[in-house]
Amino acid sequence: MNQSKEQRILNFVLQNAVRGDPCSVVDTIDKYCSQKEWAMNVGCEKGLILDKTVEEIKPSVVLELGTYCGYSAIRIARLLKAGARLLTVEFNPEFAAIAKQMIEFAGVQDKVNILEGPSEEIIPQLKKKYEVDTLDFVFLDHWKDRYSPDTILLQECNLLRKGSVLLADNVICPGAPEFLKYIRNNPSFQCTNYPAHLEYMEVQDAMEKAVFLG
Ligand SMILES: O=C(NC/C=C/[C@H]1O[C@@H](n2cnc3cncnc32)[C@H](O)[C@@H]1O)c1cc([N+](=O)[O-])cc(O)c1O
Ligand SMILES: [Mg+2]
Repeated sequence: MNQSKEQRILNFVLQNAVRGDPCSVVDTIDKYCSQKEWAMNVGCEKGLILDKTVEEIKPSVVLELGTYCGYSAIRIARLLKAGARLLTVEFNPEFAAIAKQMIEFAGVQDKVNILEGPSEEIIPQLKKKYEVDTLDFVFLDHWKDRYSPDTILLQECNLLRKGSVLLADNVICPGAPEFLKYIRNNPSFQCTNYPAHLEYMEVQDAMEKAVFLG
């Protein structure tokens, strides 16, 4: 059975990155995906916007929706302060297994908890099962038509507090029009758009930051 693209990305990291060095894992994934096989990692340009957002917030509790191979989980976790934690949700077991190995190789496993399952089932479990009070930062990078229903679900589950920050990838390409319409017309959110390029491509994309006003 021939390997998946995600398995090839992991193998390339295991053979070329430095174990325990998250930056080298991130750079090695970017090298593979820009030179050999495109993959839907947030990438280095939008990754810098993600980094700056995390450094600005200094979050204690982060939720990521859509782990995929773990690229953005590693980017986020490497910047977290001692004791801070990232919960990342992934429903594809193959991708979750790849991400687990990627995160462990990068040496950030103590800060990351991969929650396997669909976001609409996991989000309502965060308080009781995962001992979350409220979320300081949420990175949305899963199926684009899930962005607005899951943002509504986060509010219904009282997981956002005044100042909680959402950052959504791909609001231009592939696009999340329903999410943009919802979040930009909602007086409870203060939105900022960050134009960028689609990962590894010369195509326009953007990220949207939305601060919950309570
Ligand atoms: O489609 C994109 N992302 C969807 C990401 C999907 C990832 O999140 C998981 N997932 C989805 N709903 C889920 C619900 N619950 C849990 N995991 C979930 C999927 O198993 C996958 O690992 C995308 C596409 C392009 N592109 O150029 O085509 C570029 C990007 O940057 C992208 O992020
Ligand atoms: Mg994305």
